[in-house]
Amino acid sequence: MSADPIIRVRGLHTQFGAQVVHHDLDLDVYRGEILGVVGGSGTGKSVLLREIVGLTRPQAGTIEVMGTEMLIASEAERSRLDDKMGVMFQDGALFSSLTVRENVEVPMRRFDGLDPETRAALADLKISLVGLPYMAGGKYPSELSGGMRKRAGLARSLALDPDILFLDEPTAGLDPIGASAFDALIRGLSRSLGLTVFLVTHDLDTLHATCDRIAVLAEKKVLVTGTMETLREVDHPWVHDYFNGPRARAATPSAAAD
Ligand SMILES: Nc1ncnc2c1ncn2[C@@H]1O[C@H](COP(=O)(O)OP(=O)(O)OP(=O)(O)O)[C@@H](O)[C@H]1O
Repeated sequence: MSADPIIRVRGLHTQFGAQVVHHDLDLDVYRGEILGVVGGSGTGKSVLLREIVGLTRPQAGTIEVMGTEMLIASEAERSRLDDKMGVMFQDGALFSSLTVRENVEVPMRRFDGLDPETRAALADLKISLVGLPYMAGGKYPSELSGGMRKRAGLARSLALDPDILFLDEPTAGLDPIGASAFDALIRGLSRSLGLTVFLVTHDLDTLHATCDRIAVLAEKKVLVTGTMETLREVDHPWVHDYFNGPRARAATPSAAAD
């Protein structure tokens, strides 16, 4: 991890009608880190993710990604940065009529220079990178388990070798063993590929197992950032209850060893 922010958000204001979701929100994400983003339901975690990747436009503020101001960038600059950001939504958001291999090939289709054989070979490489067997490439999403579908979604988000990976609730719906395996995969990929990861989650086990730092959304902004240990000491009702509640205690490695 370096002290160079790869994402720099300042003064973000987001509003839907009369509902203010973010007000004067600031956030730095550092290159190579896995940042967990937590907060109560409806605090705007997914909206923040969507704003950084350019799917939702905030009313005010700046979002800099790899030194480019996204909200005023030209289409060419945006497109260059889109290739550097991989996004995995809940349940992989795969096209049901395409095989896993074809799904992984979708982002590659924008590049005319890739012939179909090379594209398929690159897709197979991504499929194996996320721990799926070779034969999974020929299957349709409906033929896979929930955990395998998530891995397939992850393979697609890695299709263009992004610098930053965005994950929205990646372990939601997985059994604890499947969720732990997915956590280990994210951590391993981040370390081996030097990926920066922006991870929205409610899962305390995931926070423990994968995150270098955690940002807490509350009161319409990033209220505090820190490690699991430092956040336990924060004097704020939601933060205190979340990081000191029975679920948090159960998720700490020392509790697991007891
Ligand atoms: N396109 C939209 N139009 C209107 N309201 C929206 C839109 N997108 C999000 N919202 C509202 O913004 C708020 C924040 O939504 P968001 O999905 O970011 O919450 P979240 O923190 O990810 O919640 P959860 O943990 O429950 O997934 C919610 O009240 C939601 O209803």
